[in-house]
Amino acid sequence: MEKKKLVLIGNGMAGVRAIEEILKVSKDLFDITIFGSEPHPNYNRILLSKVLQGDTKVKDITLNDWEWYEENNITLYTGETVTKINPEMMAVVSDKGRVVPYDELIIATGSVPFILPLPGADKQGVTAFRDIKDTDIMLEASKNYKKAAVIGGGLLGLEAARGLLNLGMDVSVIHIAPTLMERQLDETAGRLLQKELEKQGMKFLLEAQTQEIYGTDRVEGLKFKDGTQLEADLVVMAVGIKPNIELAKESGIAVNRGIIVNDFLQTDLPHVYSVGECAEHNGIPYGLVAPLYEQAKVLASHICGQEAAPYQGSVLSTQLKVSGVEVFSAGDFMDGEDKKSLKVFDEQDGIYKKIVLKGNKIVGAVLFGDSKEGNRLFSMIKKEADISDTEKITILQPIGEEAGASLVATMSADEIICGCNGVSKGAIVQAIQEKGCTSVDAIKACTSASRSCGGCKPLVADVLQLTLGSEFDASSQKEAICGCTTLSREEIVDGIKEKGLTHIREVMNVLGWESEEGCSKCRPAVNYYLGMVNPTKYEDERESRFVNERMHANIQKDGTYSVVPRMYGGVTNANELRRIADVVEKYEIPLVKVTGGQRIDLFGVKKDDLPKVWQDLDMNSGYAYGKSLRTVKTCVGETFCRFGTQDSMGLGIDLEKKFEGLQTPHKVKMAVSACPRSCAESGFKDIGFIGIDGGWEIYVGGNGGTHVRGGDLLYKVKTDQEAMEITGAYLQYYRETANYLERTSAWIERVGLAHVQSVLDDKNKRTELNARMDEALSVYKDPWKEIIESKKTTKELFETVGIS
Ligand SMILES: Cc1cc2nc3c(=O)[nH]c(=O)nc-3n(C[C@H](O)[C@H](O)[C@H](O)COP(=O)(O)OP(=O)(O)OC[C@H]3O[C@@H](n4cnc5c(N)ncnc54)[C@H](O)[C@@H]3O)c2cc1C
Ligand SMILES: NC(=O)c1ccc[n+]([C@@H]2O[C@H](COP(=O)([O-])OP(=O)(O)OC[C@H]3O[C@@H](n4cnc5c(N)ncnc54)[C@H](O)[C@@H]3O)[C@@H](O)[C@H]2O)c1
Ligand code: SF4
Ligand code: FES
Repeated sequence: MEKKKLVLIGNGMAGVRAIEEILKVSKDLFDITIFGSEPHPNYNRILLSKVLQGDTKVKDITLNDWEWYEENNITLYTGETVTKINPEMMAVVSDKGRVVPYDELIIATGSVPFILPLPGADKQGVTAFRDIKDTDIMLEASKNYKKAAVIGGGLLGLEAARGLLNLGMDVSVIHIAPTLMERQLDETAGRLLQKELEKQGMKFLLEAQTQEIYGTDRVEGLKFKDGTQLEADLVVMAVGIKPNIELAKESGIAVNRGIIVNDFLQTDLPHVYSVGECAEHNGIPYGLVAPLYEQAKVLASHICGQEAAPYQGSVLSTQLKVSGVEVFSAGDFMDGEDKKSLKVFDEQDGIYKKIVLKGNKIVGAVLFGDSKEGNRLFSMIKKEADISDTEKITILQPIGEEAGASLVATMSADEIICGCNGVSKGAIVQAIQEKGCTSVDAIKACTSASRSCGGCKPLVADVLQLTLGSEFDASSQKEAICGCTTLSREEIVDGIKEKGLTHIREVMNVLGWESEEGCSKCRPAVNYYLGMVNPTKYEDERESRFVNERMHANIQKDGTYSVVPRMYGGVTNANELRRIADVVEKYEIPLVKVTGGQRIDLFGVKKDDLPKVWQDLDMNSGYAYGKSLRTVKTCVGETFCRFGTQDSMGLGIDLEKKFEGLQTPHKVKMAVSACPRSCAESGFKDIGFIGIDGGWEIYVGGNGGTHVRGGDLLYKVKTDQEAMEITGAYLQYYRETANYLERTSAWIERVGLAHVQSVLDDKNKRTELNARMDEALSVYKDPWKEIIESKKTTKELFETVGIS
């Protein structure tokens, strides 16, 4: 059966969740194309607050990496916005003029932040807080400026303010209402929250109406309606969001505040669905992921032709993601004429709890200071639980046996543990008992619990502990390498060694993988571990490598490749330069650039030209794409520099020639400088050498990327030969003990410098490590030459792998 064409507009949280749900039903129904305005793969927008607060990094919030799209045959156009939907042609048109037909279309364009139309709102230093770009603006501003003003004291504004405080800024929150988070909290909780945040260093201007943002080019401050002013050199607007409906509206789709959808997420245009913050169901556009994920599930069933229960709207619960503050709110939390409340207020400890009752049914709750009961109350609210037979106060304040018992122990199987993803205690217990999950990460992969805001992690861990009982060992809370298995790196490597496993499939079968095919996380990892354990026998499985490593070149955003030939130690000659120049002209290569690692990078090479380019270059691959030794950067050293005390180019070339092509858990960069001035930046490399009188200092674990880290002094050695010996042993130990994709900087922090030194101090161990290193190096062949020599590989690689 021919696949139907499915187009998704919006590569965000709700749209891609709908695609994940569709793929769970069947991978064979649709040819999927996704357009996303942002230049990133699908990421966890929720965690931007945590990025700003310094708890995580942008690179760690990806939900589905580039490989996921490729693996699921999804054509992805990032940095490309759909500007038109043509219902007659059943096609969408992008801002790049691309026309893509659809049989089914999903609009998931999310929201746009509301920007107050104030004079000066377009000045430099004024930003919203919605995406990675906004987060980068704030992170950057905090390096050069001191005073931040956040307009809006809702969830987003307060999370932004906490982040900016963490970044060392002086932060004022300007809020229009008399109390904070008035859309989620009653007055008492709002005031308690303000007090707590003031203790953390936040300042508040309540009932303040901003009139103008002043400054020349950059913002210098705010003027308020009452004539007062506030100095600020960064202004963050967090005053709510608007569903992003323009595209739908212009295409004639019925809209109100959002794109109007029915109970199956269909718009009024045939074959066009809408999901996420842009959609309006029964008059409500939602702004939290839990309802959007519920919608995604219904949409997926319907579009796949399955019988689906209709979406009937969602009850909401929220939690503020600010450490040290427990705030929870759910349902209809305001008491009034027909709603009465029950409250507990411990002023001394700053704990406030309230439930709102309509007759005998719980319809809402607010908790401050202690939100443990949040999930239980939320379940009761969702079920509209009748509490006529319960002693009311015990709902808020468990007493007797219940008070002492673990919270999860008292929860029933249908109670929700992960609000964002709607995962119940029963589903988690099932994952533990039936799928063998033994860690929070494994449960995340199996059930999605804790995959979004992460707030439920402690509860998931409690369920784990409760279910495993005496088998639970907190200290052995190993991390499974991915959701396809419950095994850790060590267990897999041990399994490979003990059982003599030789192929990825065999590893998966014998070690009991849950998913038959594995995934883009475990396959490259297992491929590496197999090669590391059996370097001479293992045949690398090309299909399990990331696309750049398969193609032996770096794929660029326009689908062309960049090519970096090897130049040992960054040293070249007229012959090589002449060949490079000829290749550039012959293949009309649009950009030639010198890299930070002292190499020449040829950008814009067409896929079909790659083998011919390599042939004509007649140089080895510089492995600029690989989890391997990348470059050894060198200064000119004693040969030319008057400060030089050592032959840095000589050692650099020797190192690069020896360790070229070595497969490592992550990329490895080296540098050799001939004196402490360190012109080759040896202090920020995986391994850096600094020439001193009578020898070398060897620094390790340095990193100049997103996690900047100065290297640690590992040893001082006297000769080049000793430097090579230590490097061999050190790199081999890293290869054998690091997790796949763990840089040396992270590895050395995990295992400890002293530990590594204690291993390398042992002469026998050093010799053994070097022997295994030599074995690994013995199988290296230059991949470009190998490909050129094999017509079959050239054909397979350059004719069968379709990358759009
Ligand atoms: C800092 C922050 C913290 C948050 N914290 C929480 C939280 O703790 N809990 C919670 O439940 N929710 C939270 N949210 C809200 C949550 O992130 C959103 O509800 C969710 O991301 C909405 O998903 P969506 O897919 O509808 O929209 P989005 O994730 O915004 O995705 C829409 C995507 O579509 C793209 N797009 C728009 N128009 C086009 C077009 N024409 N062509 C191509 N692409 C287009 C956009 O660029 C965007 O990438 C938070 C939001 C932010 C900003
Ligand atoms: N922890 C979480 O669940 C979380 C975190 C961040 C964002 N979000 C979601 O992201 C979206 C955006 O969050 P938000 O906080 O911007 O929206 P919001 O609508 O919840 O809050 C906006 C706040 O800004 C205030 N405001 C409005 N106009 C103002 C003005 N002129 N001056 C000062 N204050 C003004 C409002 O009184 C309101 O409290 C929401 O859907 C929210 O649910 C959720
Ligand atoms: S590191 Fe020292 S020896 Fe090398 S180029 Fe710089 S100053 Fe000269
Ligand atoms: S409650 Fe947000 S991830 Fe579970």
